[in-house]
Amino acid sequence: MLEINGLGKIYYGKKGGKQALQDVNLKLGPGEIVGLFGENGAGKTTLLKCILNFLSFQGEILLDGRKVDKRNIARLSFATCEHSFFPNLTPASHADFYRMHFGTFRDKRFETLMNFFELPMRTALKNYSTGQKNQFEVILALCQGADYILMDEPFAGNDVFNREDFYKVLLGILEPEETIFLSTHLIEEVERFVGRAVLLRKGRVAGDITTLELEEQDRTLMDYVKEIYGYRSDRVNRALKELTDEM
Ligand SMILES: Nc1ncnc2c1ncn2[C@@H]1O[C@H](COP(=O)(O)OP(=O)(O)OP(=O)(O)O)[C@@H](O)[C@H]1O
Repeated sequence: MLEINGLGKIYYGKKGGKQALQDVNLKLGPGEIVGLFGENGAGKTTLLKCILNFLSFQGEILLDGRKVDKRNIARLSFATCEHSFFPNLTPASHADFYRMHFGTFRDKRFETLMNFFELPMRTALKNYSTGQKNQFEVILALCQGADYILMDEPFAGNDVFNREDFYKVLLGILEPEETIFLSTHLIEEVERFVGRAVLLRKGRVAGDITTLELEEQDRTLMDYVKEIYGYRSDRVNRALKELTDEM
């Protein structure tokens, strides 16, 4: 169980502090596939980086009752659109490196996913296309052998078929105890993939619902998101009208 209690994060700069997260309370259990949604700047990346202990924060984050530190950090993995692999190394070298550092490295899964996405094993990552780099980033996070796999907009730059394949493959390969926490703006696309949606707004949890609850209420995830954010579909038309009236 990943438990987040009273999490707050302030970024300090020359112009003062920016409250990026405030009183965030969440529990993610084993085997959950959770989507993390929110507008630009809502605090999604900051939340994931706090969980990974990459950033200092207020409050408490516990993994099965223990703070995240070097003793248990291997139970968490991270796929980020900023990429965390070594660009000069090949996938084969990454596999060697991961095997050496993570006793839980999933060799078979690595080989299967590399083959499925037809990624060359002996080409330096810097020579991969952006989409291939994203695929590899996600593959590494999935193969580290972590129980909690965090993903931050991992498919930015991948084509839609490729993303669809990834969701299907993911659902097919995940073990029951593996948990996914996926930050993305692709709300409609991941609706069938996630079992629960957490919505952030201005650094706070604004919504938390399972897809089963949504089904029971006969609502789509997009309906829920629009409702939570008070989205006004007439906003664009009104703005355009104001602009054209001015002319
Ligand atoms: N290193 C930083 N220094 C100062 N402020 C930051 C820093 N990183 C993020 N912020 C601010 O913290 C807030 C949350 O940012 P964060 O990147 O977590 O949002 P996000 O939900 O991931 O956004 P996006 O969807 O645009 O990626 C924003 O207001 C952002 O400007």
